[in-house]
Amino acid sequence: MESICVSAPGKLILHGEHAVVYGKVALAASLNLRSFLKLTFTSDDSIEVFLPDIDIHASWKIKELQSLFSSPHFNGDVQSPQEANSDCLQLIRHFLSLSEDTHDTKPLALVAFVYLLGHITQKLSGMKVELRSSLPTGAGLGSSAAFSTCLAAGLLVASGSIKDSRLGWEEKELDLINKWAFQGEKVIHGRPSGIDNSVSTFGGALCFQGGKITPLEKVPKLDMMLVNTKVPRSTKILVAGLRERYEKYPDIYRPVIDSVEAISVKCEETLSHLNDVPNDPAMIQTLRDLIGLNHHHLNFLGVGHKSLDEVCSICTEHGLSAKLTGAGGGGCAFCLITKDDSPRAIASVTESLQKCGYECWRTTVGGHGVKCHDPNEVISQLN
Ligand SMILES: Nc1ncnc2c1ncn2[C@@H]1O[C@H](COP(=O)(O)OP(=O)(O)O)[C@@H](O)[C@H]1O
Ligand SMILES: C[C@@](O)(CCOP(=O)(O)O)CC(=O)O
Ligand SMILES: [Mg+2]
Repeated sequence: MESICVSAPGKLILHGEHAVVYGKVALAASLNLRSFLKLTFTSDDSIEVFLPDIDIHASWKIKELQSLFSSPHFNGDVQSPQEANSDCLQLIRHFLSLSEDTHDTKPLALVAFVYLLGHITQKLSGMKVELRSSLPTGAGLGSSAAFSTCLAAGLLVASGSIKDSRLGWEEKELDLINKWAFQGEKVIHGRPSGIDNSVSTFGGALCFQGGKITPLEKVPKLDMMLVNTKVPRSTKILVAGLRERYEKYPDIYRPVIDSVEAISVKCEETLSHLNDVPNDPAMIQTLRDLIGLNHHHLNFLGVGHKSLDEVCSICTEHGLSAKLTGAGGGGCAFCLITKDDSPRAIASVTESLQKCGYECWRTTVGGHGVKCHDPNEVISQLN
């Protein structure tokens, strides 16, 4: 059977999470943790989706899907993605027998799948779609965007809208993947900024504001420790909660959101300087200060968690700086590691964090965006 394989990375937001939803500047880079999708055409009269990371296995008859997709909500041009509209999402929820008011965002992965399938695929045929990830799900590292980016790319290739290109896609094709991935993120998040799907699609390090993506050319190699508190949370709920507080007290929240943006801008300048003058101690101190300040701001915005504060205090006690990353409320923090940090301090921090039950791993940022693979190569990643 013919297969299509794609992968897409997660991301690390350095600064600007949440503020970016309000049109402010944010800085992010891709991670070396990826999601892998394998789509196999079958001769069956059904479409099967297997999402083992979230314990979902679903299958529908092609006839049932054809009847759903005959609704005018699915009309439109694959080359110009339409907004994920609420009536269409309602129809899909009904088709999947999902209740309206659920705090469990896992099933939204299926809503996103059906949404993208109905809009991207012109002619349905039997297929099995399987997605696995090395990213923790719902932990602030952009697993939802990696999922949406893989789906968008896989379905666009399957429908013949873009080519199966193991040598890399052209800018125009990446743009189309990114636009559909953004719609997938909308289904999962409600009101995403678009930063996560942009990093997952284009890779590298970028500055993002109001949909505009500017690759960061001058970034020194950043060594990070990621810390997963393993406290579950949902981006959709955290983003919606802040929106409610912001709308109630705009004059109180706006200055803090503006200050988060000032931190992103200062960080970009500092990174550029460090690229020219590596390890400049004053600039390294600025990076540390910005991390501490932003973590406090995110707490003010109500997206912190005591586990994340504990991570930051442990790092600070050892002279390191950490902040939450992504939507917060649990999930991950990152700790900046510099040349001046002694291996002993790093080992001691790691041990203290692990004693609290947190998972730690070292990483660098800025790898490849969405990619098409040889199916045999990916089969080994999936098993
Ligand atoms: N590996 C995966 N398989 C299926 N769905 C996934 C996967 N990773 C993420 N998702 C979808 O994304 C949701 C988590 O998204 P979100 O709350 O934004 O967290 P994150 O910070 O990881 O992006 C999950 O509930 C699920 O709907
Ligand atoms: C909080 C936010 O800035 C980032 C969310 O990232 P994640 O889903 O927690 O990985 C939301 C967004 O930008 O859409
Ligand atoms: Mg997400």
